[in-house]
Amino acid sequence: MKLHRNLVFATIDSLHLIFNENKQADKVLKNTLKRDKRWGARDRAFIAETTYDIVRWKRLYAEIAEVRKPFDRPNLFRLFAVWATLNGIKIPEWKQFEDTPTRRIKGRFDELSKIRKYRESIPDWLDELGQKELGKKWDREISALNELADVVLRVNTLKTTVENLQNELSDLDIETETLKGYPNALKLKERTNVFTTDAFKNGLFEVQDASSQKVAEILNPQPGERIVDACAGAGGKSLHIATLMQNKGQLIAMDIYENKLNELKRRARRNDIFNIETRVIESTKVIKKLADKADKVLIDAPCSGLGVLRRNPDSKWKLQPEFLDSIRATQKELLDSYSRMVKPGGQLLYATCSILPSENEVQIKEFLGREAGKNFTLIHDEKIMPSQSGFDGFYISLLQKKE
Ligand SMILES: C[S@@+](CC[C@H](N)C(=O)[O-])C[C@H]1O[C@@H](n2cnc3c(N)ncnc32)[C@H](O)[C@@H]1O
Repeated sequence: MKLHRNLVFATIDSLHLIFNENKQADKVLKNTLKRDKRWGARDRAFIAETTYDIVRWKRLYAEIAEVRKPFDRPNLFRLFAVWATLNGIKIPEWKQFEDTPTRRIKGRFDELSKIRKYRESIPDWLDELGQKELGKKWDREISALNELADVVLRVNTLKTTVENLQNELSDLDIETETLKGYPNALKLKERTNVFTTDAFKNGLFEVQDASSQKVAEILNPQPGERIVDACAGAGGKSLHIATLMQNKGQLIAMDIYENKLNELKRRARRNDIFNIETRVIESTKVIKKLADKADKVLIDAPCSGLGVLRRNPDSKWKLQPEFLDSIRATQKELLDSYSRMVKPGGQLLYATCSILPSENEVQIKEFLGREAGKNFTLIHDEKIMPSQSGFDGFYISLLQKKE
């Protein structure tokens, strides 16, 4: 592979914004990729994939290159040189790459790969936490979380079928495969930008990981029910739930952020979904009004996001241990407060995209032992581990409220 100067420079600029200006990787790349209209799909893929790779392996590469903060431009080029060397790419004779110690890079890689926190490129505190919570399992989970995520679509069955969408995409040379156990999912055989297709613009599918698709499947929404999605965000799961309700009944989608719910409404229109009503949680009144009124309540709780590190590798560097403490407290509060909306005989589904027991089964066990949880029993729970499923890490637990 020959390295092109403007693509490498665009990658370095993106890394500067992510590492030094604390900007989110996906937003930075969205802007960078707009920079030059002449870039084709391969150029864009190079910038996006290389940037994500260097974000993912930041600690390992920095250790190999013996680079410390601040990540100024010479240092970013050193990280880039490590990436290129380890990927077997010839280093060009540019002044930025003068004296790249290719052999030393390979030697340091072999040496550092023996130590998990370097090999998996994670901060010390995260390595210690994973070990403490998951024991021996941590090794394979953190390794799976460093792999590149597949792109999975959820077919909008209100507008098409799995087979029809598969054919429509195939006509555009986008090949997909069905996934056993995920009735509405199609996995891309090769990574490509599907957002520019008419099929996407016409609402025939959403991009949604297979594990995330399990949440609505387990909730098993029925037409005519009243369901509350209490942490709906931009509506990944709301759209799926409303689709399974076949637009019949009422889905109340809530969040504390209005802008996320506005995005949800936009997506619902694209999907031809009409039974979602959004409510911003401005005070506890919004919840109290619905006490004992919902057939089903979904708490897709804010969490560490450790199960989706493959998609958001920069959260390795942005997550802080103090945030984890506060998010666990929020999860506890949400369980106690939002469970009140479930009517007698109704169901509560608690989900996270974390693999840490302290955010998952421990939260549920403690909830069931508290006053707020005394009328609930656990009827099903799934810990979806990335190493086994090949998809995002998730926890899903379904609780039944007494009649
Ligand atoms: C895991 S995300 C939800 C993702 C969304 N359900 C989806 O499938 O696209 C958690 C959401 O909880 C919201 N949130 C945070 N604190 C909340 C609270 N106290 N009450 C309700 N929602 C909250 C966040 O804004 C975020 O959108």
